[in-house]
Amino acid sequence: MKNIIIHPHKVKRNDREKIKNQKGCVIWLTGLSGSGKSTIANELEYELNKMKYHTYLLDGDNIRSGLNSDLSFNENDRKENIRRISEVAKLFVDSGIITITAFISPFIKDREKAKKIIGVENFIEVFIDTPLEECIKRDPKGLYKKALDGKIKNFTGIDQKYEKPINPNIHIDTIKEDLNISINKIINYLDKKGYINVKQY
Ligand SMILES: Nc1ncnc2c1ncn2[C@@H]1O[C@H](COP(=O)(O)OS(=O)(=O)O)[C@@H](OP(=O)(O)O)[C@H]1O
Ligand SMILES: Nc1ncnc2c1ncn2[C@@H]1O[C@H](COP(=O)(O)OP(=O)(O)O)[C@@H](O)[C@H]1O
Repeated sequence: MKNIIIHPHKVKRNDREKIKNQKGCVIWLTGLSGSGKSTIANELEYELNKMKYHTYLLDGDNIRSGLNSDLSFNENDRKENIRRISEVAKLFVDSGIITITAFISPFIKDREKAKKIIGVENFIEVFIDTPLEECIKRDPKGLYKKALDGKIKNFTGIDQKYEKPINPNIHIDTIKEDLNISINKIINYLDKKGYINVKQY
């Protein structure tokens, strides 16, 4: 970057984390529309907040209606969507926040790039594994019906692909597990890896 000189800040990530009693990280939820990303992300943030951890949830509502309102759902725009979200999430990590992202993020190469931008040590990939047939059955926003009727183009799982994570840090099966089990699984992972310390509460 020509003529861009990064100014060293006196207050570092570690200083911000120390007063928050936690480590910044990104809990990256990926899965089909209707798989349960928003439901799980909301409940997870609620539980962490109750435990007095500092969190922020990035999802479609606050990103696709604001920062990324210029982007569509073709492959290139989804790539740019994920790139910008990753850069924002990286700043949240630097501020020491436990950041939860809830985006379909359907392509492996875009999620790999997200991991690279955010840093592998800060990135927790969570696969919300719900079969397409179940998502179509749930259809919480009526979007699958529209896509199957040909009224929405490039819909993930219908006429655009979803590439499953090969080796996610956490695998959540929303058919076999209820919401509480899924939340506990993620909280236990954060605790085990030292992002939070459940014992102190
Ligand atoms: N064509 C198409 N395909 C998939 N989803 C669509 C589409 N058009 C609109 N929507 C709505 O947008 C939400 C997905 O946005 P994301 O930013 O998560 O998508 S992506 O990560 O860029 O693939 C998605 O939200 P979720 O249902 O919560 O996943 C939909 O509500
Ligand atoms: N175990 C589960 N975990 C999460 N959601 C579930 C589960 N079982 C059923 N659901 C339902 O599935 C739907 C998922 O919708 P949503 O969270 O909006 O998905 P997404 O954000 O991935 O589009 C909700 O209506 C939710 O109540």
